Amino acid sequence: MEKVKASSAWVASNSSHVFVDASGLEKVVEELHDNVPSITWDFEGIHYFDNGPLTVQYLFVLDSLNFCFWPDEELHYDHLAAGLKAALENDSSVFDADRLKSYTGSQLRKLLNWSRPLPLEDERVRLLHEVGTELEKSFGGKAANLVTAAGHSAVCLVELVTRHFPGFRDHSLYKGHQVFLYKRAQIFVADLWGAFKGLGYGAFHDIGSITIFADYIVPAVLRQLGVLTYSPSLATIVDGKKELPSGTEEEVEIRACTIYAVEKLRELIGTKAGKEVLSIQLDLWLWSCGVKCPSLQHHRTLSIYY
Ligand SMILES: Nc1nc2c(c(CN[C@H]3C=C[C@H](O)[C@@H]3O)cn2[C@@H]2O[C@H](COP(=O)(O)O)[C@@H](O)[C@H]2O)c(=O)[nH]1
Repeated sequence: MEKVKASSAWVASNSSHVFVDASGLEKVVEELHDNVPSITWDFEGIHYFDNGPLTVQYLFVLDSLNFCFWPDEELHYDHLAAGLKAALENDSSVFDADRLKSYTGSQLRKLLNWSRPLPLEDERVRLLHEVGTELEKSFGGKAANLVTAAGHSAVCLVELVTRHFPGFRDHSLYKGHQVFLYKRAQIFVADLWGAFKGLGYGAFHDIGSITIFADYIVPAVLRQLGVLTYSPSLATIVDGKKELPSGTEEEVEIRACTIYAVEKLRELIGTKAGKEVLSIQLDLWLWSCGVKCPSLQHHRTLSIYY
């Protein structure tokens, strides 16, 4: 997404708390020896897949709720993915638009087999209602129709999702500039592409336009690799497990510099290895490294966006 890349680059060139380290980038490229480890989508074996429209509905609901697990130390992404999969296998109408419109917090908790309130539970429920209402209003209740409407363009699908569903409109104001991160809208495209292996609902002629997803794991991995460096005051906040408010310069710089750094990494590998590397592949490699390293210290922002 050009607007994501351009606005992230602007932040990186105006940042005061987070810096992209060129030597750190070089080191990573050296160690990769021109090839990015290819991690298969769903390497954990936790996602629902039936090669049809119900899989699209599952992925859209999944990515509508795919944010902010950290406040509950025992809650992780895989609980969401596996929980929604089990719910769907148990009742194939569970993600019908009219059902999504009316879920309560305790019903969502029950769906996920989670015994205590979910972080930002009322927001998660509000977002489900938003998805159900808009799918019903504009797409015949089916996320598959939303995907078809994008005509196999990743950029068009991100535009459609962010236009119709405010909960996906992941952007910030930074020093007066609008910065587009679009994490959940872009990861929805990537999940379709990964699940359907680039075919059918996952076929996008411009999949290379998708950037990495500015979540809270990848920045921490890049910092550990020496690609991102934080100012002493920001390092104290992150290493001290202090909350970092959404919309602060520090939070936006962490996310935007992450996107910018991986675009730089992609370009470096591309020229060195003489081949096109997808940000999606870099993302999956970096993210899978991060979730395997429980001691990783990530920033802690309460947000519905990531
Ligand atoms: N950048 C990036 N961020 C990702 C994912 C995924 C899952 N991708 C699936 C697709 C294929 C794979 O097989 C995965 O199963 C989740 N997240 C984010 O991580 C955080 C969850 O962390 P924790 O609290 O530890 O569970 C949270 O912000 C969540 O939104 C990704 O791929 N890339």
